[in-house]
Amino acid sequence: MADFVVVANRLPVDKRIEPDGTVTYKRAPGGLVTALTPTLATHSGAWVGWSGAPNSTDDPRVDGIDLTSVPLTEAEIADYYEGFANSTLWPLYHDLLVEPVFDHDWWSTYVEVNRKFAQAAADAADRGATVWIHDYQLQLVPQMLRDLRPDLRIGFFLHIPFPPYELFTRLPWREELLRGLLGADLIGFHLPGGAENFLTLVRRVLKLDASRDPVGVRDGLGAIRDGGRTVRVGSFPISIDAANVAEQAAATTDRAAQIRAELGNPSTILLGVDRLDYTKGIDVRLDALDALFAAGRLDPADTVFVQLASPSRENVDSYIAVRGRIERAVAHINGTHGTVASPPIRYLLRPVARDELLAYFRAADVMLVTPLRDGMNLVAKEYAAARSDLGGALVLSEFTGAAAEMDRAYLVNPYDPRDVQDMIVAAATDPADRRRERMAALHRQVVDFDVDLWSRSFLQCLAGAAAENESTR
Ligand SMILES: Nc1nc2c(ncn2[C@@H]2O[C@H](COP(=O)(O)OP(=O)(O)O)[C@@H](O)[C@H]2O)c(=O)[nH]1
Ligand SMILES: O=P(O)(O)OC[C@H]1O[C@H](O[C@H]2O[C@H](CO)[C@@H](O)[C@H](O)[C@H]2O)[C@H](O)[C@@H](O)[C@@H]1O
Repeated sequence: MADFVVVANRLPVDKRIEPDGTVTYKRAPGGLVTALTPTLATHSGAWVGWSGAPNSTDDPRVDGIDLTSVPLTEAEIADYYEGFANSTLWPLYHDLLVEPVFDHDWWSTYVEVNRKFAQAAADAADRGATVWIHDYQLQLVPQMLRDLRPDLRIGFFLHIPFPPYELFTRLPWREELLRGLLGADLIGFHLPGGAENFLTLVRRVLKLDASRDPVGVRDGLGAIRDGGRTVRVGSFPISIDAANVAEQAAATTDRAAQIRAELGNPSTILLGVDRLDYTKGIDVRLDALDALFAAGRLDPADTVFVQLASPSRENVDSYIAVRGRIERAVAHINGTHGTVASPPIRYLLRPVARDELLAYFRAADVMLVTPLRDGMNLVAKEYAAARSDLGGALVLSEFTGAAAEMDRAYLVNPYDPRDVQDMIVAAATDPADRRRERMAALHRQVVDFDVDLWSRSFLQCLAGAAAENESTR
């Protein structure tokens, strides 16, 4: 039994089957696992999640963490993960960038799968344990778990944007989702705006008494009175292990120089690193580059844009469609502005190793992060952390959570093509001292506000909120 339990859609491990049939598990790189490993290691920690494959029941112990698999059938993966989570909630919470699908069968499966996660968490948690539930896939788990185990301290964190009343209320199951979340003692969002949207919804849809004061960052929590309990609501912008990224990136100098050489030592290397998702605005930056090459503002013979794209949610129609759009744009730009020997766009459709990614960060003169909407965007923070040499420049969409903290980036409105083009040119051509001064501020920001602060501040507020509820039980 564990006294600290993380519940997330995915388990933080990669499973490998060696040629001789031996099975090994390695901790998967990722923000959440990095953030929580110290807490999991100092407690008797457990992690409840899905392996990413159908019907997996492996429960390995990796780096001192007990992993509990929630097995999902192929039908559940289709209806819960690809369906309700990623074809209903994901587009609804990301500004309706594609039309969300409202399907009652998907909803039933979402309820059943959330119940499985809640039961697995209830089985893993010791008496009075702290349970931290993550993200939009599991919004019903807090209340389901409270019904099963009223003794637990329950926190919930949403990693994606939380929409305003006008969008959220399209959901036929709006009351059920709000009620599900209210099972937590503390509900965390990246930005104060998400927390305030939630308070408004609870007030207007559920007619509960919810505070109206602005929510602060890691401070000034909102409050909802629900029966005898108070549910606290706050803003906790996630971050990265910046010191570690800086140290590992500094060790890639040789490989970074080699990458520049492999690309033909152009004057300007631009870089994009994303899951292949329509929210990430990969087409926004491709359209801007096409226009800049056409207008002669960037020289396609002396500029290379590298787009590293990781395949994501590949069975979902809107992901199949965005891949087609991006690949057509890459072919169009190379066909129109490149030569056979030196195409200006280099596009890779698979993840690269962590060290290689850090070397690309160090090689890139300009990092392009242009989402149409993004909860946070850790890539922007990793790039700033990797540039302890104060080289490079970050073009960052105002529609990311990261933009709220990284205001010394070259901020762009991704809906304004001219703004994106102008900012790319500015980031590539501003005097070196101005670029350096901006990067110094960004680097300091990510080092000062790291992922440890994120998890510590959330868990401290959770302990306070839960203690308050325990004292009135
Ligand atoms: N090793 C590796 N990590 C990647 C690659 N592409 C993206 N990532 C990581 O995946 C994470 C993406 O997080 P974020 O930008 O917040 O966007 P998200 O995909 O919506 O969670 C970051 O930690 C990236 O470094 C890749 O090709 N290789
Ligand atoms: O598990 P997948 O379906 O493969 O998707 C990967 C993760 O994508 C989302 O990431 C979000 O969380 C990041 C960290 O807080 C944040 O920086 C980013 O803006 C979000 O998009 C998703 O929320 C996770 O649950 C997924 O595991």
